[in-house]
Amino acid sequence: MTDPASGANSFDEWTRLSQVIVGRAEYYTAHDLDTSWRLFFFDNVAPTLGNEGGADPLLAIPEQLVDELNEDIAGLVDALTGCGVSVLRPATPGKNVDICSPLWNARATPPLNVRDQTIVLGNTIVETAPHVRSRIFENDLLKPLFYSYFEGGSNWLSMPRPALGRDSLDDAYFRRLGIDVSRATEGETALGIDGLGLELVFDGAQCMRLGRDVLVNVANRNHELALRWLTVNFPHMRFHRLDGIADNHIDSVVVPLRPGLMLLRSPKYLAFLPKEMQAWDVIYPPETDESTFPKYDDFGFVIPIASRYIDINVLSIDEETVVVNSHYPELISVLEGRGFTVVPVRHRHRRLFGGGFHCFTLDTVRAGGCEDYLG
Ligand SMILES: N[C@@H](Cc1ccc(O)cc1)C(=O)O
Ligand SMILES: NC(=[NH2+])NCCC[C@H](N)C(=O)O
Repeated sequence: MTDPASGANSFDEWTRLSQVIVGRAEYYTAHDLDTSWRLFFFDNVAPTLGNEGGADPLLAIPEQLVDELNEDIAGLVDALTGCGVSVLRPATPGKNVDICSPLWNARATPPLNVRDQTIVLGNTIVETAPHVRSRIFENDLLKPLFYSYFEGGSNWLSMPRPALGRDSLDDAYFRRLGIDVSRATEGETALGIDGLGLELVFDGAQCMRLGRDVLVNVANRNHELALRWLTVNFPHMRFHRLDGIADNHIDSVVVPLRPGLMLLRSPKYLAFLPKEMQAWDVIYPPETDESTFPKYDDFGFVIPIASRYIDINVLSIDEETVVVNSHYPELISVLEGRGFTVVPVRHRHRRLFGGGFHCFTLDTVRAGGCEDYLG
Protein backbone atom coordinates (compact mmCIF):
# COMPACT_ATOMS: atom_id res chain seq x y z
CA MET A 1 0.00 0.00 0.00
CA THR A 2 2.78 2.46 0.86
CA ASP A 3 5.78 2.83 -1.32
CA PRO A 4 8.30 1.12 0.95
CA ALA A 5 10.75 3.73 -0.34
CA SER A 6 14.02 3.64 1.46
CA GLY A 7 13.07 3.63 5.10
CA ALA A 8 12.70 6.50 7.54
CA ASN A 9 15.21 9.31 7.99
CA SER A 10 14.18 11.97 10.44
CA PHE A 11 16.51 13.56 12.96
CA ASP A 12 15.08 17.02 13.50
CA GLU A 13 12.01 19.24 13.25
CA TRP A 14 12.98 21.67 10.47
CA THR A 15 15.05 20.28 7.58
CA ARG A 16 13.20 19.71 4.29
CA LEU A 17 10.24 17.40 4.90
CA SER A 18 9.59 14.82 2.20
CA GLN A 19 7.35 12.22 3.87
CA VAL A 20 4.91 12.47 6.74
CA ILE A 21 2.18 10.41 8.38
CA VAL A 22 -0.98 12.43 9.06
CA GLY A 23 -3.37 11.07 11.70
CA ARG A 24 -7.03 10.29 11.19
CA ALA A 25 -10.09 10.79 13.33
CA GLU A 26 -12.98 8.76 11.93
CA TYR A 27 -15.35 7.80 14.76
CA TYR A 28 -13.64 10.04 17.32
CA THR A 29 -17.03 10.45 18.93
CA ALA A 30 -16.07 10.08 22.59
CA HIS A 31 -13.33 10.73 25.10
CA ASP A 32 -12.99 7.93 27.63
CA LEU A 33 -12.45 9.86 30.85
CA ASP A 34 -11.03 6.99 32.86
CA THR A 35 -8.50 7.66 35.60
CA SER A 36 -5.50 7.33 33.26
CA TRP A 37 -7.05 9.98 30.95
CA ARG A 38 -7.93 12.30 33.81
CA LEU A 39 -4.44 12.06 35.27
CA PHE A 40 -2.81 12.62 31.91
CA PHE A 41 -4.86 15.74 31.14
CA PHE A 42 -5.13 16.91 34.75
CA ASP A 43 -3.28 20.18 34.13
CA ASN A 44 -5.94 21.20 31.64
CA VAL A 45 -9.08 19.50 32.88
CA ALA A 46 -8.75 19.93 36.65
CA PRO A 47 -10.93 23.08 36.81
CA THR A 48 -13.88 21.30 35.22
CA LEU A 49 -13.39 17.84 36.59
CA GLY A 50 -16.54 16.58 38.26
CA ASN A 51 -17.51 13.04 39.02
CA GLU A 52 -17.88 11.94 35.40
CA GLY A 53 -15.61 8.95 36.00
CA GLY A 54 -16.76 5.71 37.52
CA ALA A 55 -18.94 3.18 35.77
CA ASP A 56 -19.45 4.95 32.40
CA PRO A 57 -16.84 7.61 31.85
CA LEU A 58 -17.55 8.10 28.12
CA LEU A 59 -17.97 11.73 27.16
CA ALA A 60 -19.77 11.96 23.82
CA ILE A 61 -18.47 14.32 21.13
CA PRO A 62 -21.11 15.50 18.62
CA GLU A 63 -20.61 14.10 15.12
CA GLN A 64 -20.75 17.54 13.55
CA LEU A 65 -17.56 18.46 15.38
CA VAL A 66 -15.87 15.24 14.30
CA ASP A 67 -16.87 16.02 10.69
CA GLU A 68 -15.43 19.52 11.03
CA LEU A 69 -12.22 18.08 12.43
CA ASN A 70 -12.00 15.70 9.47
CA GLU A 71 -12.53 18.59 7.04
CA ASP A 72 -9.64 20.44 8.65
CA ILE A 73 -7.41 17.37 8.53
CA ALA A 74 -8.25 16.98 4.82
CA GLY A 75 -7.10 20.61 4.42
CA LEU A 76 -3.83 19.75 6.14
CA VAL A 77 -3.29 16.78 3.85
CA ASP A 78 -3.96 18.94 0.77
CA ALA A 79 -1.62 21.68 1.98
CA LEU A 80 1.21 19.21 2.65
CA THR A 81 0.71 17.48 -0.68
CA GLY A 82 0.69 20.90 -2.36
CA CYS A 83 4.10 21.55 -0.78
CA GLY A 84 5.45 18.43 -2.46
CA VAL A 85 5.38 16.27 0.69
CA SER A 86 4.34 12.62 0.38
CA VAL A 87 1.51 12.04 2.86
CA LEU A 88 0.77 8.61 4.33
CA ARG A 89 -2.19 7.76 6.53
CA PRO A 90 -2.84 5.17 9.27
CA ALA A 91 -5.46 2.50 8.61
CA THR A 92 -9.04 3.57 9.32
CA PRO A 93 -10.10 2.96 12.92
CA GLY A 94 -13.24 0.98 13.69
CA LYS A 95 -16.41 2.41 15.24
CA ASN A 96 -16.82 2.28 19.04
CA VAL A 97 -13.98 -0.19 19.56
CA ASP A 98 -13.76 -1.37 23.14
CA ILE A 99 -10.54 -2.66 24.63
CA CYS A 100 -10.56 -5.23 27.37
CA SER A 101 -7.23 -5.73 29.09
CA PRO A 102 -6.81 -8.24 31.94
CA LEU A 103 -6.82 -5.20 34.28
CA TRP A 104 -9.24 -2.63 32.78
CA ASN A 105 -11.60 -1.72 29.94
CA ALA A 106 -11.43 1.31 27.70
CA ARG A 107 -12.89 2.80 24.50
CA ALA A 108 -10.11 2.93 21.89
CA THR A 109 -8.90 6.35 20.71
CA PRO A 110 -8.46 6.83 16.93
CA PRO A 111 -4.91 7.46 15.63
CA LEU A 112 -5.24 11.24 15.39
CA ASN A 113 -2.25 12.54 17.35
CA VAL A 114 0.29 10.25 15.74
CA ARG A 115 3.14 12.29 17.23
CA ASP A 116 2.31 10.95 20.66
CA GLN A 117 3.03 7.23 20.51
CA THR A 118 6.12 7.12 18.28
CA ILE A 119 9.48 8.87 17.99
CA VAL A 120 11.48 8.63 14.79
CA LEU A 121 15.17 8.80 15.65
CA GLY A 122 17.05 8.83 12.38
CA ASN A 123 16.13 5.62 10.56
CA THR A 124 14.69 3.97 13.67
CA ILE A 125 10.99 3.97 14.46
CA VAL A 126 10.48 3.84 18.22
CA GLU A 127 7.04 3.03 19.56
CA THR A 128 6.62 4.56 23.00
CA ALA A 129 4.75 3.40 26.11
CA PRO A 130 1.28 5.03 26.35
CA HIS A 131 0.00 6.83 29.46
CA VAL A 132 -3.66 6.60 28.53
CA ARG A 133 -5.30 3.19 28.50
CA SER A 134 -7.55 4.01 25.56
CA ARG A 135 -4.44 4.58 23.44
CA ILE A 136 -2.65 1.29 24.09
CA PHE A 137 -3.45 -0.24 20.66
CA GLU A 138 -3.48 3.00 18.68
CA ASN A 139 -0.21 2.28 16.88
CA ASP A 140 -1.60 -0.96 15.47
CA LEU A 141 -3.25 1.21 12.82
CA LEU A 142 0.18 2.54 11.84
CA LYS A 143 1.70 -0.90 11.53
CA PRO A 144 1.09 -1.23 7.76
CA LEU A 145 3.30 1.85 7.40
CA PHE A 146 5.87 0.72 9.97
CA TYR A 147 6.23 -2.60 8.12
CA SER A 148 6.87 -0.73 4.89
CA TYR A 149 9.58 1.35 6.50
CA PHE A 150 11.05 -1.75 8.10
CA GLU A 151 11.17 -3.51 4.75
CA GLY A 152 12.68 -0.36 3.28
CA GLY A 153 15.61 -0.67 5.68
CA SER A 154 14.49 1.07 8.88
CA ASN A 155 14.98 -0.31 12.33
CA TRP A 156 11.80 -0.67 14.43
CA LEU A 157 11.84 -0.81 18.23
CA SER A 158 9.26 -0.65 20.94
CA MET A 159 9.51 0.43 24.56
CA PRO A 160 8.16 -2.21 26.97
CA ARG A 161 4.33 -2.12 26.81
CA PRO A 162 2.99 -0.93 30.16
CA ALA A 163 0.20 -2.88 31.88
CA LEU A 164 -1.31 0.45 33.04
CA GLY A 165 -2.88 -1.11 36.11
CA ARG A 166 -4.00 0.83 39.13
CA ASP A 167 -0.48 1.56 40.45
CA SER A 168 1.38 2.18 37.20
CA LEU A 169 1.23 5.97 36.90
CA ASP A 170 3.25 8.42 38.97
CA ASP A 171 1.70 11.71 40.16
CA ALA A 172 5.05 13.06 41.40
CA TYR A 173 4.94 16.06 39.02
CA PHE A 174 1.79 17.32 40.68
CA ARG A 175 2.90 16.43 44.21
CA ARG A 176 6.05 18.48 43.66
CA LEU A 177 3.84 21.44 42.76
CA GLY A 178 1.65 20.84 45.82
CA ILE A 179 -1.34 19.84 43.65
CA ASP A 180 -3.66 17.10 44.87
CA VAL A 181 -4.76 14.82 42.01
CA SER A 182 -7.11 12.63 44.01
CA ARG A 183 -10.06 14.00 41.96
CA ALA A 184 -8.47 12.38 38.92
CA THR A 185 -7.86 9.00 40.49
CA GLU A 186 -11.13 8.78 42.42
CA GLY A 187 -13.30 5.86 41.33
CA GLU A 188 -10.37 3.84 39.94
CA THR A 189 -11.67 0.47 38.82
CA ALA A 190 -8.51 -0.98 37.25
CA LEU A 191 -6.81 -3.94 38.86
CA GLY A 192 -3.12 -3.99 39.71
CA ILE A 193 -0.29 -6.51 39.50
CA ASP A 194 1.40 -7.41 42.76
CA GLY A 195 4.90 -6.07 43.00
CA LEU A 196 4.78 -4.13 39.73
CA GLY A 197 4.52 -0.54 40.93
CA LEU A 198 5.41 2.44 38.74
CA GLU A 199 6.09 1.46 35.15
CA LEU A 200 8.01 2.85 32.21
CA VAL A 201 5.39 5.14 30.68
CA PHE A 202 6.27 7.79 28.13
CA ASP A 203 4.90 9.53 25.03
CA GLY A 204 6.86 10.39 21.88
CA ALA A 205 5.66 14.00 22.16
CA GLN A 206 7.78 14.40 25.28
CA CYS A 207 10.79 14.57 22.96
CA MET A 208 11.97 17.31 20.62
CA ARG A 209 14.63 16.31 18.11
CA LEU A 210 17.61 18.51 17.23
CA GLY A 211 19.87 16.21 15.19
CA ARG A 212 22.07 14.19 17.50
CA ASP A 213 20.59 16.03 20.50
CA VAL A 214 17.13 15.23 21.76
CA LEU A 215 15.23 17.14 24.45
CA VAL A 216 13.35 14.78 26.75
CA ASN A 217 10.83 15.91 29.32
CA VAL A 218 11.12 13.89 32.52
CA ALA A 219 8.41 14.86 34.98
CA ASN A 220 8.26 11.70 37.08
CA ARG A 221 9.53 8.16 37.63
CA ASN A 222 7.54 6.77 34.64
CA HIS A 223 9.45 9.12 32.36
CA GLU A 224 12.78 8.61 34.10
CA LEU A 225 12.65 4.91 33.21
CA ALA A 226 11.99 5.85 29.58
CA LEU A 227 14.95 8.22 29.47
CA ARG A 228 17.09 5.36 30.75
CA TRP A 229 15.70 3.10 27.99
CA LEU A 230 16.46 5.72 25.33
CA THR A 231 19.99 6.26 26.60
CA VAL A 232 20.74 2.53 26.63
CA ASN A 233 19.28 1.95 23.16
CA PHE A 234 20.71 5.03 21.43
CA PRO A 235 24.21 5.44 22.87
CA HIS A 236 25.28 7.62 19.92
CA MET A 237 22.65 10.29 20.64
CA ARG A 238 22.64 12.93 23.36
CA PHE A 239 19.48 13.09 25.42
CA HIS A 240 18.91 16.26 27.43
CA ARG A 241 16.70 15.81 30.44
CA LEU A 242 14.27 18.70 30.83
CA ASP A 243 13.32 18.28 34.44
CA GLY A 244 9.54 18.64 34.53
CA ILE A 245 9.22 21.46 31.97
CA ALA A 246 5.61 20.24 31.60
CA ASP A 247 3.46 17.39 32.88
CA ASN A 248 4.04 15.42 29.67
CA HIS A 249 4.12 16.67 26.05
CA ILE A 250 6.36 19.59 25.15
CA ASP A 251 5.34 20.54 21.61
CA SER A 252 3.17 23.42 22.72
CA VAL A 253 5.98 24.66 24.98
CA VAL A 254 9.16 24.59 22.89
CA VAL A 255 9.15 24.30 19.09
CA PRO A 256 12.47 24.75 17.27
CA LEU A 257 12.02 26.38 13.84
CA ARG A 258 15.65 26.07 12.77
CA PRO A 259 19.03 26.01 14.52
CA GLY A 260 19.20 29.21 16.56
CA LEU A 261 15.46 30.03 16.52
CA MET A 262 12.55 28.58 18.47
CA LEU A 263 8.99 29.24 19.51
CA LEU A 264 8.74 29.19 23.31
CA ARG A 265 5.56 29.39 25.38
CA SER A 266 7.05 31.98 27.78
CA PRO A 267 10.41 33.13 29.18
CA LYS A 268 9.92 31.01 32.29
CA TYR A 269 10.68 27.88 30.23
CA LEU A 270 14.16 29.04 29.16
CA ALA A 271 15.78 27.81 32.35
CA PHE A 272 14.72 24.21 31.59
CA LEU A 273 16.56 24.13 28.26
CA PRO A 274 20.19 23.14 27.58
CA LYS A 275 22.58 26.07 28.02
CA GLU A 276 23.30 26.30 24.28
CA MET A 277 19.60 26.70 23.49
CA GLN A 278 19.20 29.44 26.05
CA ALA A 279 21.25 31.61 23.66
CA TRP A 280 18.86 30.97 20.72
CA ASP A 281 16.62 33.67 19.36
CA VAL A 282 13.06 33.21 20.67
CA ILE A 283 9.61 33.97 19.30
CA TYR A 284 7.02 34.13 22.06
CA PRO A 285 3.36 33.47 21.19
CA PRO A 286 1.60 36.74 20.41
CA GLU A 287 -1.67 37.48 22.20
CA THR A 288 -4.61 35.95 20.43
CA ASP A 289 -8.30 36.62 20.23
CA GLU A 290 -9.91 34.05 22.53
CA SER A 291 -12.99 34.00 20.30
CA THR A 292 -11.09 31.91 17.73
CA PHE A 293 -11.44 29.01 20.16
CA PRO A 294 -14.87 27.47 19.68
CA LYS A 295 -16.97 27.12 22.82
CA TYR A 296 -18.46 23.72 23.45
CA ASP A 297 -20.83 24.58 26.30
CA ASP A 298 -23.82 24.27 23.93
CA PHE A 299 -23.01 20.62 23.58
CA GLY A 300 -22.51 20.25 27.31
CA PHE A 301 -18.76 19.96 26.79
CA VAL A 302 -16.72 22.33 28.89
CA ILE A 303 -13.38 20.59 29.10
CA PRO A 304 -10.66 22.03 26.88
CA ILE A 305 -7.99 19.32 26.87
CA ALA A 306 -5.38 21.56 25.29
CA SER A 307 -4.26 25.00 26.41
CA ARG A 308 -4.54 28.12 24.24
CA TYR A 309 -0.86 27.57 23.38
CA ILE A 310 -1.79 24.60 21.23
CA ASP A 311 -1.48 26.88 18.19
CA ILE A 312 2.30 27.21 18.54
CA ASN A 313 2.25 23.49 17.74
CA VAL A 314 3.28 24.14 14.14
CA LEU A 315 4.81 21.82 11.54
CA SER A 316 7.87 22.95 9.58
CA ILE A 317 8.22 21.98 5.92
CA ASP A 318 11.74 23.41 5.84
CA GLU A 319 13.74 26.12 7.56
CA GLU A 320 11.70 28.86 5.89
CA THR A 321 8.25 27.30 5.50
CA VAL A 322 5.85 26.55 8.34
CA VAL A 323 2.29 25.21 8.46
CA VAL A 324 0.32 27.38 10.92
CA ASN A 325 -3.32 27.45 12.01
CA SER A 326 -5.13 30.11 9.96
CA HIS A 327 -7.08 30.86 13.15
CA TYR A 328 -3.89 32.33 14.63
CA PRO A 329 -3.24 35.29 12.28
CA GLU A 330 -1.17 37.02 14.96
CA LEU A 331 1.43 34.25 14.85
CA ILE A 332 1.31 34.20 11.04
CA SER A 333 2.21 37.94 10.97
CA VAL A 334 5.07 37.49 13.40
CA LEU A 335 6.51 34.60 11.39
CA GLU A 336 6.10 36.45 8.09
CA GLY A 337 7.82 39.44 9.68
CA ARG A 338 10.75 37.11 10.35
CA GLY A 339 10.90 36.09 6.68
CA PHE A 340 9.02 32.77 6.92
CA THR A 341 6.65 31.57 4.25
CA VAL A 342 3.54 30.54 6.14
CA VAL A 343 1.18 27.88 4.81
CA PRO A 344 -2.10 28.66 6.59
CA VAL A 345 -4.40 25.72 7.29
CA ARG A 346 -7.70 25.97 9.14
CA HIS A 347 -7.91 24.02 12.39
CA ARG A 348 -10.93 24.69 14.56
CA HIS A 349 -11.21 22.04 17.26
CA ARG A 350 -7.68 21.84 18.57
CA ARG A 351 -8.74 22.33 22.19
CA LEU A 352 -11.40 19.64 21.96
CA PHE A 353 -9.19 16.92 20.47
CA GLY A 354 -5.98 18.17 22.08
CA GLY A 355 -3.71 18.45 19.08
CA GLY A 356 -2.17 20.91 16.64
CA PHE A 357 -0.35 20.20 13.37
CA HIS A 358 2.77 18.91 15.10
CA CYS A 359 0.67 16.45 17.13
CA PHE A 360 -1.30 15.27 14.08
CA THR A 361 1.86 14.38 12.16
CA LEU A 362 4.84 12.06 12.32
CA ASP A 363 7.60 13.29 10.05
CA THR A 364 9.28 10.13 8.83
CA VAL A 365 11.56 11.54 6.14
CA ARG A 366 13.46 14.81 6.37
CA ALA A 367 16.67 15.88 4.66
CA GLY A 368 18.81 16.43 7.78
CA GLY A 369 21.22 14.00 9.40
CA CYS A 370 22.60 13.34 12.87
CA GLU A 371 24.13 16.82 13.10
CA ASP A 372 25.48 18.57 16.15
CA TYR A 373 23.38 21.74 16.23
CA LEU A 374 24.22 22.54 19.83
CA GLY A 375 27.98 22.36 19.42
N1 LIG B 1 -0.77 19.23 29.63
C1 LIG B 1 -0.52 18.39 28.48
C2 LIG B 1 -1.78 17.69 28.18
C3 LIG B 1 -2.04 17.27 26.80
C4 LIG B 1 -1.32 16.26 26.21
C5 LIG B 1 -1.63 15.84 24.94
C6 LIG B 1 -2.64 16.43 24.25
O1 LIG B 1 -2.94 15.99 22.99
C7 LIG B 1 -3.36 17.45 24.81
C8 LIG B 1 -3.05 17.86 26.09
C9 LIG B 1 0.14 19.26 27.40
O2 LIG B 1 0.55 20.36 27.73
O3 LIG B 1 0.93 18.63 26.67
N1 LIG C 1 1.63 15.99 20.79
C1 LIG C 1 0.59 16.51 21.39
N2 LIG C 1 -0.52 15.83 21.47
N3 LIG C 1 0.73 17.69 21.96
C2 LIG C 1 -0.34 18.39 22.60
C3 LIG C 1 0.17 19.22 23.68
C4 LIG C 1 -0.93 20.04 24.23
C5 LIG C 1 -0.61 20.68 25.53
N4 LIG C 1 -0.97 19.84 26.62
C6 LIG C 1 -1.39 21.97 25.67
O1 LIG C 1 -2.24 21.98 26.50
O2 LIG C 1 -1.18 22.92 24.99
